[in-house]
Amino acid sequence: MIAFEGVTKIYNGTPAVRDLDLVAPTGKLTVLVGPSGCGKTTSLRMVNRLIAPTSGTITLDGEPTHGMKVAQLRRRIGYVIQHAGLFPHRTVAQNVATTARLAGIDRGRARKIALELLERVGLPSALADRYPWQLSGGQQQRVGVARALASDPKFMLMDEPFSAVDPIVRARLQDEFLRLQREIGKTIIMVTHDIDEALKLGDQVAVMRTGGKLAQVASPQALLTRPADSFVADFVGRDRGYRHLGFAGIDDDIVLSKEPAVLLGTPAEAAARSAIDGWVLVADEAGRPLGWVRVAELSGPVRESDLNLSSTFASRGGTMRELLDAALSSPSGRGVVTEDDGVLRGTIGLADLVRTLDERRTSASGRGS
Ligand SMILES: Nc1ncnc2c1ncn2[C@@H]1O[C@H](COP(=O)(O)OP(=O)(O)OP(=O)(O)O)[C@@H](O)[C@H]1O
Repeated sequence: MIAFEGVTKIYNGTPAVRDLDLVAPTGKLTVLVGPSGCGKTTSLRMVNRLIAPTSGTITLDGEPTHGMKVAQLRRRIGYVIQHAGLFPHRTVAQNVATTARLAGIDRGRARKIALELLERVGLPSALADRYPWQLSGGQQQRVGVARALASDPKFMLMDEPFSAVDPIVRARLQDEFLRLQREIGKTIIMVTHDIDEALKLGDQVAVMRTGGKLAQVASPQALLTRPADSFVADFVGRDRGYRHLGFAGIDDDIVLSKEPAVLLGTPAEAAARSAIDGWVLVADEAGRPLGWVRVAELSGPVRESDLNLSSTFASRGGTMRELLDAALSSPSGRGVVTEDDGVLRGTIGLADLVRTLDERRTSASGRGS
């Protein structure tokens, strides 16, 4: 656990961080988010003492950092920064091995660790002996993460680690990092100015306001459904009512109807007999849905070109947001749910789904939150 207790940093009489009380729990990812200049980076850098607090205490697992030797402290904390900050004259493998070497590991073993970690963050071993400038921005960021992990630190600080790459690469890096964190369970504080990134990655999200004050610390879902004040509500964004569904799983209280599905090649009359309200679902031989067909438009057996491909399908392990999207995008108005292997499980009509959401909303507000 990393804990800030009454931490303040003042620059030339102006507070950058004011009286910060915050606990980043063990094994969890805490995200610091807020507008530019609100003190996120300053807060982060006070943890590894790149910046000295004006007052207050920061502890690692209960031990105050101000009593530790700086070199020792930094060895215990992995540090990832924007643009990766790699050493330009060292190869990728050497960059990663550096932190292992600093932790006292011999050269051969450090290289082995580096190669293992590169694979773990999704980099082909062929890149190990290249120089950073020979890599794309996304690859450099992965090297930055691998380097921070090479000394197997318990704690990690990450300052805008994914912001220097385009949105598609960023989304992929975020997904990969989430998967990795599920395996390694480090105690992480990450800084970002991007609320969507914060809500996607954070186990808990700390929203800071200009002037270095903490506005709210909560789970992503709680931030979306119960913002503490209008600053947080504005910062979290407009479509929060919809977005919080992205954190709710498709639970067993979602009652699915059996949906008859037909194969490609089914004669029009047989397809019509299976149709509900004029629409029939078409699936492949394995039972995986392909798309909807309006039977009134069939001129013969169901062909691939008859399929309406506009719908998304939600998988059972997915979120309510995916399910709502499946229902909204379905030409039949029935949202398709598959098993995790893609085989059809059933459907739910948009009206029934909205009723369930409404019941959930009523019972949640009934709990007085
Ligand atoms: N070395 C410094 N000397 C004086 N003022 C500083 C110094 N470093 C930061 N500040 C000020 O402290 C405040 C907080 O800065 P900080 O970099 O922590 O913000 P941030 O939330 O990380 O911003 P951004 O999202 O833009 O990176 C800002 O007003 C900044 O101008």
